[in-house]
Amino acid sequence: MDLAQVKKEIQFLRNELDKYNYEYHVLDQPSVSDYEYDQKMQQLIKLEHEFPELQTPDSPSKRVGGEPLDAFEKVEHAVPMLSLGNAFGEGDLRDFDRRVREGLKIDEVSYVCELKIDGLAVSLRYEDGIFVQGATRGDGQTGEDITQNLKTIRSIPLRIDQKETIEVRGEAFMPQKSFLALNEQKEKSGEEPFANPRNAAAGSLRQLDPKIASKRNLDIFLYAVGQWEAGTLTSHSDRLNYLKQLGFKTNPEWRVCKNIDDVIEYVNEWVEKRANLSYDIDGIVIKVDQLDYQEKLGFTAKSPRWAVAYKFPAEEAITTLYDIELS
Ligand SMILES: NC(=O)c1cnc(OC2CCCC2)nc1N
Repeated sequence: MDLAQVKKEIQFLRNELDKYNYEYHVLDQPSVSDYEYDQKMQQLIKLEHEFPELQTPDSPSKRVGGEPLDAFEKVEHAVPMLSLGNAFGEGDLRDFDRRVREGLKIDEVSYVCELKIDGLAVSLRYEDGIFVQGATRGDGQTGEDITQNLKTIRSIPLRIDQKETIEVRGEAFMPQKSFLALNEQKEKSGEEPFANPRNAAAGSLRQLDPKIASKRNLDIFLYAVGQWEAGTLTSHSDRLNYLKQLGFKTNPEWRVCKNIDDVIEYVNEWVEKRANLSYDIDGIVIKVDQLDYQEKLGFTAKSPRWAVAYKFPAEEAITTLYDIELS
C-alpha cells in the first residue's frame, strides 16, 4: 500500500473502532464481538506503528495514555462549575418553585428533572471536534487536569462531529458492579476497600498513572454545557438531546415536568425506583428548562437560582447492602 492508501485504511479502522466503542459503551448494543473489535484494534496499532507520522492523539488506540504524571496541572474553568442548593422535602421544593415564579413573574414554569448521579463532577473540552482537555470541578473556578484519566472512560468520545469549541459537564461514576469487584480485589490483596462508589471513582480519577484509572471501569453521564459561543438552543432539554446526538452518554431517565406538582411526582417515583439502578444516585436535580429564564434568574454567590438538588435521606440500607456483599 502507498501512503495515501495507508492513510485511508487507518481512517477506516479508526471510524470503525469509534463506532464499535460507541455502540458498546454508550448504546450498550454491541454490533461486533470483542474478538472482532480486538482484531481491528491490533490492525490499527500495527499500521500506526509502521507509519508513526500518521499517529494522532484522538486515535482509538490512544485511549490509555502515556506515562504516569508527577502531578496534575491546574485548569481555570472558562465558565465556573457551581454547586447546587439543596432541598430536603416537598416544602423546600415548593419554596424553590415559588422563588423561581416570583423571580420570573410568571404563574407556571417547566422544569427538567434528572437523577443526581453520585460521582465526581467533571468538565470535558472539545476544540475542532477533538477532546483536548478534561478537568475536575475543584473549587468551581480551578480544577485539576485529568485528561489522560478521562480518556480511559470508554463512553467519552475522543472526537465529536462539531467544530466549534464546546465544554460539556457531567458526572464520572463507578457502576455498583465495578465497585464491588474492585473492593473484593482490594480485600484479597489486604488493601483498604473504598467506602462507596463515589470515593472509588474519585480515587480512580486521582491516579497519576492512567493505566490504573483505565482498569477501574469508570463511566460518565453528561448533563450540562459550559462554554459554547455557537450555542443557539433555547432550552436545557434541547441541550440534553443535542449532547446525545453528538454521541455523549446522557442519562435516559431525565424528564420535562410542566410544573412543581409533576416534579414532586417524579421525585416520589424515584425514591422507590432508586434501588433498582446499577449506579448510585443521591437525589434528583431540578432545573428550569427555558435558558432565557435561567439567564434572568442568574446565580447566588455559589449556586444557580434556577436549579436545586432534592437530596434523598442518606439510606442505611445501601451501606448495609455493600457490607453484606463484602462479608
Ligand atoms: N450529579 C448530577 O447528576 C448533576 C449535577 N449537577 C447538575 O447540574 C449542575 C450543572 C448545571 C446546574 C447544576 N446536574 C446533574 N444531573
